[in-house]
Amino acid sequence: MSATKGLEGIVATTSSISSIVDGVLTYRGIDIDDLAENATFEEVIYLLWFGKLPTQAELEKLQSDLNAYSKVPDAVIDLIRAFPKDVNSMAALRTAVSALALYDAEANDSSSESNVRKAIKLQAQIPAIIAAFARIREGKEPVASPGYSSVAANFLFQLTGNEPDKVAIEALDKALVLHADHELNASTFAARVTVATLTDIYSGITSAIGTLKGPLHGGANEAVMVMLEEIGTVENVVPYINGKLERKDKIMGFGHRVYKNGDPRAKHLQKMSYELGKLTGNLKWYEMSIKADELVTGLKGLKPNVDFYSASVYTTLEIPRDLFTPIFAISRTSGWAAHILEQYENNRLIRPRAEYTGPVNQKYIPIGQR
Ligand SMILES: CC(=O)SCCNC(=O)CCNC(=O)[C@H](O)C(C)(C)COP(=O)(O)OP(=O)(O)OC[C@H]1O[C@@H](n2cnc3c(N)ncnc32)[C@H](O)[C@@H]1OP(=O)(O)O
Ligand SMILES: O=C([O-])CC(=O)C(=O)O
Repeated sequence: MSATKGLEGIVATTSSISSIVDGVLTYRGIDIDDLAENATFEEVIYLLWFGKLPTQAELEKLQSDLNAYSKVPDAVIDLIRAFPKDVNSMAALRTAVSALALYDAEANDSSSESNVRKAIKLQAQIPAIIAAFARIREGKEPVASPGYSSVAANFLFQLTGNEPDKVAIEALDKALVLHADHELNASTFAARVTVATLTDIYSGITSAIGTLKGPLHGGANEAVMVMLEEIGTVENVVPYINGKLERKDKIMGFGHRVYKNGDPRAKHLQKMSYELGKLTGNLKWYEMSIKADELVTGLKGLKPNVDFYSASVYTTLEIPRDLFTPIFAISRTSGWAAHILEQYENNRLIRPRAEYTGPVNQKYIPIGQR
């Protein structure tokens, strides 16, 4: 019995939700390039959960259900009010989402209708929680969902309290499409392992949020922005990156366990970063990113992943840096929920083995003799 570090290359389950084959990412067989250009996030949610693109009526029903379930229980808002103001935003989200289960009478109902309904509740309430958290820590009151037909538009309204502009809605919507699902990434695997014990969906999503938080996974988008802020100017990109590579530090937003020739989502975010920068008259973050990309790709052969250009996109949209990973969670909730529903449908406890490397043939030593 020998272990594979990080389970690299191990096929741990079957799934019909998303696939990565020869560097091509598909959701239910549809190329991500096609979806990025043409689909809305709500269509993608439907596609991931129900296995097909929705008809107009099915889409409208999902949009209306999302709006109907978007109110976060007052007790959870009060809990958020009690958080320290400088708390980590992903820790806040993880705690608030865990608390949602306490106020949902059907939290432990294991029927598939109830699980789909809870997926809708989570998809609707996670953005509302993030917006409420961001406002409360600034001394502002949470804003109720305006009930638009778009998760992106509702979130931007709830975050700022203002009517979001069309460009911002479209950009965020596309980012949500691009981040929605990604085969057996670490947080999705965590969600599947969790619910494979037949625990509830809130436990699965809470596990996933805690897993996404890490800087080797979803937390990298915030870490990319920290790096860009440290770099500060286009001129400083070369010395900064060279210094990091000499010290063998990781460059956040580069590299991937599965993609070795580039992440197909990155080019869409790169394009958005340029277009938004041009539109707002601030291309600084884009130009620094492009320079870093050329350098890291040239020197190390490492390509940017989904987290790299999303940092400059969100910054140009004036979204606070520590909300980047929570926004990733808004999107990935759709994928997590799809995998959780799939796991419940064809469940077996997930329990691999470990290759033991510790001492053998030891004896218990009474405490007084140690
Ligand atoms: C949504 C997402 O989760 S996308 C990933 C987000 N994470 C990041 O951007 C963090 C930076 N990237 C990384 O840490 C890695 O590339 C990961 C975690 C994404 C993939 O990791 P793994 O598949 O385990 O690759 P691993 O860490 O073993 O790297 C292989 C080699 O490439 C190097 N490498 C990989 N990524 C980077 C990087 N970003 N910067 C510098 N070197 C890197 C490693 O140091 C290692 O070199 P070595 O063989 O000389 O020791
Ligand atoms: O698949 C992975 O390992 C990480 C990733 O890109 C994602 O979760 O989107």
